[in-house]
Amino acid sequence: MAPILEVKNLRKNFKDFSLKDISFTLDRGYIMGFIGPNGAGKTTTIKLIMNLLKKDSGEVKIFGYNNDDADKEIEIKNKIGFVFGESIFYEELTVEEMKGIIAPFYKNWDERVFNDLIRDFSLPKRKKIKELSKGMKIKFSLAVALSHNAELLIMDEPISGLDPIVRSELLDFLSEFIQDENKSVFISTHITSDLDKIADYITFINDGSIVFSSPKDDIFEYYSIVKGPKDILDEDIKKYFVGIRENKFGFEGLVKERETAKILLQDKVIFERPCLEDIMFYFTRGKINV
Ligand SMILES: Nc1ncnc2c1ncn2[C@@H]1O[C@H](COP(=O)(O)OP(=O)(O)OP(=O)(O)O)[C@@H](O)[C@H]1O
Repeated sequence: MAPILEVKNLRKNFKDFSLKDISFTLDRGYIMGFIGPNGAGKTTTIKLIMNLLKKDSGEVKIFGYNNDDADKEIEIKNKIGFVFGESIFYEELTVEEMKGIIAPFYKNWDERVFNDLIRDFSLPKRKKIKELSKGMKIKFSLAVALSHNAELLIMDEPISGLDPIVRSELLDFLSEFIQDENKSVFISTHITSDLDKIADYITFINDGSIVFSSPKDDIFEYYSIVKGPKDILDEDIKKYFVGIRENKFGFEGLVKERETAKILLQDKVIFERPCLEDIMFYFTRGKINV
């Protein structure tokens, strides 16, 4: 079966920024976290996937179809639940009125699921969109995205405006969602600790290029935090590091090829499991000392 989402050599040039021929693949039944620092190109990528922005070159396939295939557009949109950080609704309409406009566009709209979600999220149906808080707007987007039996959820920064309880409920929901092995989630977020818990794959983008797109467990096997005394850091040793931070007592760094580094340094340093935040930090900020 074709991957649910396939991005190949995708390029977009802005005046001061380029998305540089990025590629990654998401199969059915998995959650892929999309991480990267501010301005790395996450929203641009998601807009290109959703065909909200015109690519310069490359290919995006969703459910095996080109995302700009006009004949397949309705079918593709029907099977995607899209949650965008910014509100994409008419601000002057109420929740109920907005739903009335959106629902007919979806072949599989499920009013019962929508009403259950609105109730669970405590959303006031008669309030105008512009009167909703940021978190409430995200919850409304989520309710819409989850009410038409979507197979692929594409979410741009859905988590950061949510309170901890709703955030945790959303994470549980996403884990449950992919129990149906036909479904997948592509989610960008700055809260990498949430992805530590739920993601199967991580795609890391930095300055418009993909650093890696791999199973999460492989990433934690491959990279390791190393702590030790500064005097062991010669040029040969430094080659194994993605980044190093020195302090009064010694150094801390991120190594790739953990097993090789272990053979090289085993008695002299401590190895610790990194989290995604560590990996992002050393790739984007910690390179200074290498
Ligand atoms: N329409 C546009 N015209 C020109 N430049 C743009 C446009 N949209 C985005 N950019 C630039 O592209 C770069 C990537 O932006 P993008 O929003 O994709 O990053 P991001 O990874 O989503 O960042 P954040 O985490 O801050 O949301 C930025 O430098 C941004 O200024």
